[in-house]
Amino acid sequence: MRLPFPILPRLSLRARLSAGVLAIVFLTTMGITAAALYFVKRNMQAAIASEEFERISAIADAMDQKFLSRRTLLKTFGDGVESRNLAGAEGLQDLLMQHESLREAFDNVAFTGMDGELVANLNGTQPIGKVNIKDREYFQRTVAARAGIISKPFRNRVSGLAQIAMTEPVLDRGGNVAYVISAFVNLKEQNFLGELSNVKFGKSGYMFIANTDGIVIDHPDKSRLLQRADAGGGRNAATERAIAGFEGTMEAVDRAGVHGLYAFKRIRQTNWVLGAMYPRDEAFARIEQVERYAWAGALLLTLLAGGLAFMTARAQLAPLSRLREHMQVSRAATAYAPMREAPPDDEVGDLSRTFDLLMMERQAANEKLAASERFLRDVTDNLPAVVAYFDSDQRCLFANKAGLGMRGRTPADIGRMTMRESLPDHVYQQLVPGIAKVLAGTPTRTEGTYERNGKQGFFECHLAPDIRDGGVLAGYYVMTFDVSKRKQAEMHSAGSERRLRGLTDNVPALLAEVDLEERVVFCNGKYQAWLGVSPDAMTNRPIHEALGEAHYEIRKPLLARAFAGEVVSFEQTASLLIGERTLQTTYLPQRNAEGAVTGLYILSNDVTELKQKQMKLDALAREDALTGLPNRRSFEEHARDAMARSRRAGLPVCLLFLDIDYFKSINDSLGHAAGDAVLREFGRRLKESVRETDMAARYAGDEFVILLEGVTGAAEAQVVAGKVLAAMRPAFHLASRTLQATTSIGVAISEEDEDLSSLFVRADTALYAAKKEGKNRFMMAAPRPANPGGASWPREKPSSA
Ligand SMILES: Nc1nc2c(ncn2[C@@H]2O[C@H](COP(=O)(O)OP(=O)(O)OP(=O)(O)O)[C@@H](O)[C@H]2O)c(=O)[nH]1
Repeated sequence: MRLPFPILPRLSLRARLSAGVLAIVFLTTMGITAAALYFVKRNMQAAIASEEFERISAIADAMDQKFLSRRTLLKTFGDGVESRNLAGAEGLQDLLMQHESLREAFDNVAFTGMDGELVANLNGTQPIGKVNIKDREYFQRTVAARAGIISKPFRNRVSGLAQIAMTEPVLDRGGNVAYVISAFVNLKEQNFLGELSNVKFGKSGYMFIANTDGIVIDHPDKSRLLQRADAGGGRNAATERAIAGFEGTMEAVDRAGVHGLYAFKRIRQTNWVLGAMYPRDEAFARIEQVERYAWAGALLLTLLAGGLAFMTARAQLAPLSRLREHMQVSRAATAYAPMREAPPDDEVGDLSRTFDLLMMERQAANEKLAASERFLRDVTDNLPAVVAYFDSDQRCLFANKAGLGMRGRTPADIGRMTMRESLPDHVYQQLVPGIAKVLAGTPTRTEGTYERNGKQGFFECHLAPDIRDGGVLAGYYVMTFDVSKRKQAEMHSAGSERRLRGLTDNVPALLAEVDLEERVVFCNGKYQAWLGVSPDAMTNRPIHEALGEAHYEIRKPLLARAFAGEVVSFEQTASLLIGERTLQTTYLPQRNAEGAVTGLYILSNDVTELKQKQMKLDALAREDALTGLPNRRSFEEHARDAMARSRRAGLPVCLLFLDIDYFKSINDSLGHAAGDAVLREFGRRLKESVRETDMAARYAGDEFVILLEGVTGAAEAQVVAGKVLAAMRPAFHLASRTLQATTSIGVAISEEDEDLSSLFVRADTALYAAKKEGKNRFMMAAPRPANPGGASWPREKPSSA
């Protein structure tokens, strides 16, 4: 428990326990004393108040008795006057003088007639005829009630003294009031109210009387007599309550500011309020004394208890102190020895035994730790790396041989040297950012350089935070490798790659290497130029990621074949950054020494120009150079396809075989160039004579062919043949002259299952027939003979010429 006073933790346990017990005793004693005093004070105050009330009640009763006895005396006297039946005032004076007892009881007794005039006076006749009390309230009330009363206090008109009057009417025989006897009592008369001043409440307490009109009848302060109780602005709550009817005791403050215990009791005969004021200090002086004694006693008790607690704590904690000393000795000792003295059979003994057990366990753990540290050291000393551990204050708690050797340190420096002191300064500076990070809890890896014997080397340093329970960083582990060889190899490899890239970037082809995971190991700069993907972005990424899923999906089966060991080549036309290009791509499996495929080389050549040249050559190979018409090869390919199509459609094809008449003589007479010109014009007219879908071609020399596809019958073929003959009729205008040229045509319509060769034979035969018939005509070929034989196609050049 943490005590609220900062000084207490610095005190010994003994002192703290004593202080604790002392505090508890102090608080308990004070609490009990305070509670006890509270009840004692309340009871004593109640007893004092009760005593005050009883005293004042007794005084009130005594005064009641005084009033009663005087009233009885006056009544008896009055009754005596009535029984004498005195007719005149003379006898009254004598009667008064005869009653000595009246003088003892009252200050004066007087008879007044109904006119209020004084007729007899106990204190002498001198005032007779001089005093009239008709206006006095007590006179009027007595006459009206025809009964005796006690008056309100008033000042005597003669003596000026404060008085009250007690009256008794004297009735005549008719029952009417004849005289009023007034017996006066001086309020300060010694044996009446005056004796109140002898009654004391404490040293300065006093008594007072007021009537229900609030007029002060008696008070030690004479100036207040017959004044109102609240005259002069002074108010007293207790008196006001008593005037209103309260009887009992209460505390209040008088007009002088004195706190007092007030007691009130009514005097029954007059209904006056008899009050006593007992200054509080005096009334409760005894209580305060009791209180002082009680507190002093409590304090003494606390001190005694504290001293006792200290002695007890000291005695009880002595074994604990011995245990503490034993613990301190044991801590410094290399091997633990249990306490010589047998521990007591209590909690301290339990503590001592537990400490023994803990120390034994610690010793065992230390031995185990030392063994594992030896093992760790053996292992790490043989590692080609620096292995170390630093605590959060950067103090080295472990370092292997390589670590210590960096600055010629020894195992004795462990626990003392810091990270900075364990490293060459230039190495430490490179690790500063990493250390800041690891101290913030983030593992880091730093590469850097070092210098040894004037040579530069490379290191790779891993810093790992040691974060314990609750996320507290206890320190960090350091593992540093010399990576000079790897770095040099990497630099060499980077140089090779640079050279390779320099070469391959200038090859007009895409060059790449992928591993078995289809990851791009290398690619040249043409990927950037042609596809817009940089080698950096492609390297180390799978093909599908580097070039996109769509690109990959098409090549997936081809790649699979290449990875299976096949050299795969394919062509593809694609829209590249350099335009629409045809690429010929080859997947060349890469093999290791055992012949297993370890990856692929990918080579994509731009064969667009080559392709275009090939296509041109191809077109040229199919075209007759002189007329621009398809040549024989092209025609035969087309005719075969057309026949196959027609066969599927169930329709025939028609072959027109043409030969220019007398062409040899044109050549011979006009020259070969003229012959060529005729051939060109002939070819042009021939092309114009047929539909787009029909094919006209130069077959050989002056021989031409037309293939009509999907003909309905011979009539349609004849119309075409006629059109051709008609087309040749206009003269042929040559450079030097104009001439006429005609042609002969053999027309053959294919029959079911007939091949091209057979169709040619029949058309050729028909042509031959047309020539024979006189030329410039066409002849329909004869149907296929039932047993074809003999003639075949291509024929030997017929000797038709
Ligand atoms: N100018 C020119 N002549 C050619 C060409 N090719 C072939 N010839 C000649 O064409 C002639 C063909 O003659 P033929 O068809 O045998 O004889 P012809 O005079 O036409 O006889 P008929 O066909 O019976 O009317 C030969 O003299 C060939 O040398 C060519 O490309 N240019």
